[in-house]
Amino acid sequence: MATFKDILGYYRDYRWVAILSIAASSLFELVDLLVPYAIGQILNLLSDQSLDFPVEWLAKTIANFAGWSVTPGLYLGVLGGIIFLATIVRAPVQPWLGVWYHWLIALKARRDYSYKAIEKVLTLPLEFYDENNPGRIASRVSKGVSNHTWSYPEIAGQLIPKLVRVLGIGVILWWLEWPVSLGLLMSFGLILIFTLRSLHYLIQKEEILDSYIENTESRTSEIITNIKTVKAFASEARELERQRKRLDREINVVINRIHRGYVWLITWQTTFVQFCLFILLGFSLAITIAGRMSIGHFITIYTLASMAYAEITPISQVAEVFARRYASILRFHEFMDVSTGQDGGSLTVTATQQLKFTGKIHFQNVQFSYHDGNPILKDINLLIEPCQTIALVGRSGSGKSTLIKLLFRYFSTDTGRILMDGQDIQDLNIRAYRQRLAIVHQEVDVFNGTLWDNLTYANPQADPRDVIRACEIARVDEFITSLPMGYQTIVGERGVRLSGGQRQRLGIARALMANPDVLVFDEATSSLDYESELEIQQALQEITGTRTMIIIAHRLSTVRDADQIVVLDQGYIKEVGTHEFLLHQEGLYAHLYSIQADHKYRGRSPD
Ligand SMILES: Nc1ncnc2c1ncn2[C@@H]1O[C@H](COP(=O)(O)OP(=O)(O)OP(=O)(O)O)[C@@H](O)[C@H]1O
Repeated sequence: MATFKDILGYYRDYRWVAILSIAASSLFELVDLLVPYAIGQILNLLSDQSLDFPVEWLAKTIANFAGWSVTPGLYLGVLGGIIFLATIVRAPVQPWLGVWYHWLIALKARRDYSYKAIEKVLTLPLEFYDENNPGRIASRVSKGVSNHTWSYPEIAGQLIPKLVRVLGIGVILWWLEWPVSLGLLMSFGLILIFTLRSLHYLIQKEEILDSYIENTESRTSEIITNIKTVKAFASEARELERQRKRLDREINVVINRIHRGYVWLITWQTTFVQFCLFILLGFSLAITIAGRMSIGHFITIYTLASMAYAEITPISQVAEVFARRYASILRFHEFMDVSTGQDGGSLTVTATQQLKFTGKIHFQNVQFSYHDGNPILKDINLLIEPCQTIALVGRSGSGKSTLIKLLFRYFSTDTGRILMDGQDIQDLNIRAYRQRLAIVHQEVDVFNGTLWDNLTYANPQADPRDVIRACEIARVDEFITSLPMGYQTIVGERGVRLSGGQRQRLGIARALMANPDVLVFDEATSSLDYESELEIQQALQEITGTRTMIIIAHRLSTVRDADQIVVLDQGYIKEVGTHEFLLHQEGLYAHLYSIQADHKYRGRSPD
């Protein structure tokens, strides 16, 4: 659970500059108070009333030092000088010691944390992405960072200095007429308690609103991602209605709880402030008329008290805006606090270690569950010899992809271990280890950029001849060269659309480019027509036996030639052997194969 401490921690690297710039801004707020004080003393001078000791002392010290005599003109000069210093001299200095540093800190911290957030996005375990959609994550990060950025200058440059100013006014008033100061401070205390209580309530409502907004935005992003499905099922109206309900729920909280709450707060504050000022005016007027206070002090006290009360609105506005942002800022820190787990080590740019494997993989007594108490893989013992081709088959949900996720160290085993060339993969440098593996998924991700960029994703410095060779093996070279821009064709978000089969061939070529020791095909040829699939299989014969290959396949006809076929069922390895051996066993494999052959015989797809 994130706390206010995390928010402070956001600026930790700049704490000394922050302390100094906040102190400078606060000092300027105090310097400002010299003006009404000096004007009050000028009034006393003009109406022949006595001046305060500090003014007398200052004028006499200057007179002694310069060898002048103390005259009303000197007093006027001293007071004018104070006003000159507090206004004209201060004006050009204040922005550079205040605004400059407040924004500098906010902007630098934004850069730091945007970087850290990207780091987080890259290192979070896959599990996190199974549970949170991209829209939710992106909105959490961008809102959190931008709210931090806007809040800092407001708090450092306004809220804190203005609170210091109010305290300064309290001190001056105490010195001039302590009962007025006491009244002022008590009324401020009352306003503060009431405001904090209201804000506490409003923050809770803001948190609810924030989660509502996040849900709406996340659904909108899902609609965009899954727009084809939405349209195919003609669900536009239903989606719109669902989002309308969500937006209504948000506006209900915003208007009836939050907005109304803030307006009530402002109403109460302004009425109370005007009431206090009126009482103060009556009180100070009474003691001035009674001759217990000079006109100059009367003016100073009333002006200072008005200045203090005038700060209530900006102070509560800043506090209010911060309260509105508080929930989303905390949610950002909760995101930043999510544990990165095993993935964390893969961010070093220069490889600290280069690995090379023969591709011997040994799963030893592996058990794994995504959630406690529900093992997905049980008692997995499997030895894959270097450069063997292994097929993982079995019913949907039997755990084939999960086994591969463990091999890639996306998750750690609950018990047992996985050895690569005899070394426990948990002990290997994650980046160096993963660089020796490659996978082609059923859905191939294409980045916005040229085909060349996509092909050399794993190795941007690749030899062009290797790229072309990989494309030939994956049977994607003809398609690429037929494009007007060839390998420089832009694909992805703003480029040429690729068909499912073309994407898969591109994915295969990209994986080959990584020149891995272990190559995994996760349903990689399932989008291809039979002819293309056969062509790729024949082409892959070229690399068969040069590295370990693991093929997850539903079409059993595609893995007949594998050195070992591993049949998974409900998380257990049910059978292992060659195609012929397993057919003779007449077990699950033979059963699945006969079903598919039967479908084929009837002229249907053997999937
Ligand atoms: N991230 C996850 N969190 C929780 N359970 C999961 C997760 N991913 C998969 N599972 C569950 O683990 C089981 C095995 O899934 P897995 O994807 O490994 O099966 P599979 O054999 O590859 O299936 P298919 O052939 O349909 O792709 C399934 O019951 C699935 O619901």
